[in-house]
Amino acid sequence: MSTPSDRATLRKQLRERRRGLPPQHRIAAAETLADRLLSLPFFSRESLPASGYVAGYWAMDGEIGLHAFQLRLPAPLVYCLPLLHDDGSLRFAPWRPGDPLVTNRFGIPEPDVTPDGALRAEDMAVLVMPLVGFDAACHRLGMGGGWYDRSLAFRHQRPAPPWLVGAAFAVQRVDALPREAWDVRLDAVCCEDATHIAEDIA
Ligand SMILES: Nc1nc2c(c(=O)[nH]1)N(C=O)[C@@H](CNc1ccc(C(=O)N[C@@H](CCC(=O)O)C(=O)O)cc1)CN2
Ligand SMILES: Nc1ncnc2c1ncn2[C@@H]1O[C@H](COP(=O)(O)OP(=O)(O)OP(=O)(O)O)[C@@H](O)[C@H]1O
Repeated sequence: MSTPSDRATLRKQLRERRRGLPPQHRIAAAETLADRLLSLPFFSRESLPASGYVAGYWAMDGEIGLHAFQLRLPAPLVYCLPLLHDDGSLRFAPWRPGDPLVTNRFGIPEPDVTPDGALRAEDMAVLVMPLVGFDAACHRLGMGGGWYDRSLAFRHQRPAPPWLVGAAFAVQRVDALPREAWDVRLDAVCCEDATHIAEDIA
């Protein structure tokens, strides 16, 4: 258990740290991140369907970029961006550079499609998600809206797929995150200097 203020204080500190990284570090880190993500066992031939949807995100607030990853994703895999549904869950839609975008309530660009007709988290083969903080056991601290936790709650009952992967800078790592019952643990976290795989699937 944790008090709300633990999480709020940690969020503030880690978001400042994330925004404070210099541009040259961000560019190099995003390249290395792409290599690490694509080397995960979840992207091997045995773990993935011949084709499949892969959720990414549109980086904001100093988050590590996924451009290099999107560009290098093998052709049968379809890159998707999240969109906010009024029911409080995230939906996903394929997006390629040039496709129309709209801005959501947080100022984040999302594909210009109706959320009702979009894909669900359950339809993804792999979800790569942004995070504010993580620990080596693959626990995730997000922006605090609960969007990913609500959308991924089915993973409390069911194993992968979808495989859940956090993307972060190394400075976002903490020793141990305060935890809540609804937190969905990730299968892996990749950052520029390490790949962390959850103990039970390593
Ligand atoms: N790039 C990216 N996309 C994402 C997320 C994310 O963390 N990063 N999300 C992950 O869940 C979802 C959106 N959730 C969000 C939750 C809070 C805030 C946020 O900026 N809150 C502001 C103030 C709120 C406001 O402007 O109304 C803040 O805390 O400063 C943004 C996104 C879906 N898309
Ligand atoms: N499965 C769920 N069902 C209902 N409410 C949930 C669920 N998961 C999380 N929430 C709600 O979402 C709120 C925010 O959760 P939390 O602080 O863990 O967000 P977060 O994981 O940091 O954010 P995000 O996933 O948007 O990046 C909590 O107050 C919680 O009540």
